[in-house]
Amino acid sequence: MYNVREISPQIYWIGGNDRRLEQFENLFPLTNGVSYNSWLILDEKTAIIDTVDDAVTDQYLENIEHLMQGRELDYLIINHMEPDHCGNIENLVRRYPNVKVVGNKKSFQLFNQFYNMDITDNQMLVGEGDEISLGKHNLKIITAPMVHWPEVMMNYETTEGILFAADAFGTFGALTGNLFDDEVDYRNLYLDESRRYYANIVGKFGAQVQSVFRKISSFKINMICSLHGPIFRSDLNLILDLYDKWSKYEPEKEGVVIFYGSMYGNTANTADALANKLGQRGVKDIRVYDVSKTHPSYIISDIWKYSHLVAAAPTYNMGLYYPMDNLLHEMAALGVKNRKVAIIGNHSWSSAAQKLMTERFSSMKNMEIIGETFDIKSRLKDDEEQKLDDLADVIAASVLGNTEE
Ligand SMILES: Cc1cc2nc3c(=O)[nH]c(=O)nc-3n(C[C@H](O)[C@H](O)[C@H](O)COP(=O)(O)O)c2cc1C
Repeated sequence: MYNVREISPQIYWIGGNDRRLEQFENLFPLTNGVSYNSWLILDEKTAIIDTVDDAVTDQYLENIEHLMQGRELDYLIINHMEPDHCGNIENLVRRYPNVKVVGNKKSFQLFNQFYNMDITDNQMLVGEGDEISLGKHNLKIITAPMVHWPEVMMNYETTEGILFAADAFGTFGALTGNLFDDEVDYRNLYLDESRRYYANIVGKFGAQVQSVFRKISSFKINMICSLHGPIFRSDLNLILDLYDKWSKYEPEKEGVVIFYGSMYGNTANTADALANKLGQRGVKDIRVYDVSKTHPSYIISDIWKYSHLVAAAPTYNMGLYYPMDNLLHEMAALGVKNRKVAIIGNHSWSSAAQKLMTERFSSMKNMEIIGETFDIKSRLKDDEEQKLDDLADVIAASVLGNTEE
């Protein structure tokens, strides 16, 4: 059965949902699937914007057949040459051998690396500002390198003011029949997953996102169509403002993310006691995570959201407890910056974790270490409570001071 929807006159969503995939990029857990969006424009000329993952091929081809009614496909525009969007280029070229496949030099280079089909005769090379006229609709090419691959492009549809934004503004979470932001409770159903998607997948490329913002600032945008998740047409500023913040590495909120590693529960106990003390000092948004339990992508997402961080972990084989080591490595790789951080180590005979965590945070940009970093000796005793009180005082003053400003 076909499954399509007209999103604007002559423009259709023709994508599919995958609720079986365990992990996006085989890396990020999906609790509610993901959608692969693709768009068909049926004007005097016909055009498809991006394809979909292999997982939804049957549905996809059925959707296209239903809408095309035997028409020829004139253009297949490839904004992103990642396999979850390119799984059907070969199928479409086979079905529509005269189709012009639209991309840039880098897109075709990547196509040739991933696939065996020779599409040289179909290639149509485009660059910044080029326009493709379909009749009533006109697509302007915006290059968006490294948001989040080098070949990425976006298209601005000039008649309706639609931005086809490749992966930008996307989210984990399959679609539910409510395709538009005003049809779903976006803030409750998608926003956290959208942040997790941004932080983990696009997060490293804040400067490149800012550069796209500069390019599109003069366009009147009425709708944003991402390759994953709902379409924005009513509260565009919600996602645009968040993307602006996220890509500048500015926290959305004052709050504290405490993430700890612990084998025997002693570091966990200290983290919980600190959280309790912060709560009693009036700090409102406190999140506590066990790095061995919660997937790093969720912790990274909250690190993007909040202003203050506390990392606590034991020494392990004269190094840093592995899950914390891994999390800090991911943070550095994603370019996390501009946060205030407190550090607590733990050791039983020879300390390394405290020093290593301090080094890791110091190597990230503008991470200010606040309070007195200290090292627990196996278990924090009641007569050492002052250390925790002092740290809680400093963190609470910093959070509440910023909140009051
Ligand atoms: C495999 C292993 C290696 C460890 N390596 C060190 C070490 O190099 N130096 C040290 O002082 N403690 C080491 N420890 C001990 C822990 O760091 C220490 O007991 C800590 O208090 C554990 O914190 P927790 O109670 O929160 O799990 C090691 C423990 C394990 C299980």
